[in-house]
Amino acid sequence: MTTHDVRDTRGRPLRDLRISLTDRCNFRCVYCMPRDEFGPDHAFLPSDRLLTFDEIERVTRIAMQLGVRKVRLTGGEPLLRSGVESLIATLKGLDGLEVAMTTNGALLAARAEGLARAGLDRVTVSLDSTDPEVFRRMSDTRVPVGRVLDGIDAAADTGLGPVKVNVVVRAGVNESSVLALAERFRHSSVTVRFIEYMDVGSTNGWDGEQVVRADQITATIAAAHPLEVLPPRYEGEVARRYQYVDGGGEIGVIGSVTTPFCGDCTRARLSADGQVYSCLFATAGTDLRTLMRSGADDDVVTETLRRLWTRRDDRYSELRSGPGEAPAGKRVEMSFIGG
Ligand SMILES: Nc1nc2c(ncn2[C@@H]2O[C@H](COP(=O)(O)OP(=O)(O)OP(=O)(O)O)[C@@H](O)[C@H]2O)c(=O)[nH]1
Ligand SMILES: C[S@@+](CC[C@H](N)C(=O)[O-])C[C@H]1O[C@@H](n2cnc3c(N)ncnc32)[C@H](O)[C@@H]1O
Ligand code: SF4
Ligand code: SF4
Repeated sequence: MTTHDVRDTRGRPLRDLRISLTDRCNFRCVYCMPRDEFGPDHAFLPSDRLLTFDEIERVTRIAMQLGVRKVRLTGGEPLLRSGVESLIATLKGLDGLEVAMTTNGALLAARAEGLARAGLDRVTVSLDSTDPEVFRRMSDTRVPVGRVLDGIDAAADTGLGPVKVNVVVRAGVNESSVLALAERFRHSSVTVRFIEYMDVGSTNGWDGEQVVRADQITATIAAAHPLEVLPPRYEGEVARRYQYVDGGGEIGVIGSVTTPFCGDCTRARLSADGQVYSCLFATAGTDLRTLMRSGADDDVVTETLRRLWTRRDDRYSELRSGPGEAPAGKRVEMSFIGG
């Protein structure tokens, strides 16, 4: 496939496409889909507005011509979208594409083998505590934490790795779980990554007081198990990597609030209904679904995506952390845009 790399106004190439397969989820994490906003009356996308697998494959193929090398299937909860294994197999047919997934892990133990057989390269599982009560409070689900832990084990056993575990840390809710999580996965093949709680979307009632800073997180872990910094594995890596001095493995810390990484951001997001967003904090997307369903050929879709990227100037997290004002407007929810 011939690629014609595009660069945005800040010289950043397009390398990653995060694809939301559904806006639905079987959890109601308080920082992402609070139940009072995402209750029984919430209007989720009707199925005819979801991109079909053929349409997802088409957008991915076109995005690859502009530089994309990796897709991450996400949501909402990607394992709720039926037949995801067949989509993975199709995407893995695209030359040289890496296919990863982020999941809450509730359905993973039963699906890991099929996902690996379909060709999924890697999986990241979100898990905010190993303490059953704290886990329930963060995720607002009846799924027991043991089922997520079984999912992580199954993924590691099936070779869907290196498996990563993502932990959103919220002051006063699960910060006391940080050390236990780190210790649960020390001396294993699983890398835990702690994420600063972000002001994404507009329903989670974010306030800066709820952020536990990346340096506080590493200090907590290093006090029990000394750490040393590791170099980034690739340009634009969102996590700062550390290894245990005693050889216990590695952890990551994602300081999206205190140490923004917009300068190297190569990510575009495709929502389940086919809108492309050039930033996690975007207020509007570009509608590829309507374009494709109106009969546009590949050249038109390619040009639309190219124009979106070449005009891109996003750096929300940098602006929020700097002296100026971050862009205003009603931001798209993370469960919709694809986390
Ligand atoms: N502000 C901001 N946060 C991001 C962005 N991408 C990821 N994050 C945050 O980082 C977390 C981890 O993202 P992942 O997709 O697991 O990380 P990744 O580093 O892209 O994945 P790898 O392919 O494993 O390196 C997300 O859940 C977000 O909270 C981004 O573009 N902007
Ligand atoms: C939106 S979820 C979608 C995939 C899947 N449902 C899961 O939880 O892994 C993707 C990631 O976004 C993270 N996330 C959601 N809201 C966040 C917030 N406000 N700040 C930081 N990370 C957040 C979650 O912890 C999760 O790791
Ligand atoms: S973080 Fe993932 S599991 Fe939790 S509510 Fe959001 S989409 Fe669902
Ligand atoms: S805030 Fe926007 S530009 Fe900055 S890293 Fe996140 S997605 Fe990229």
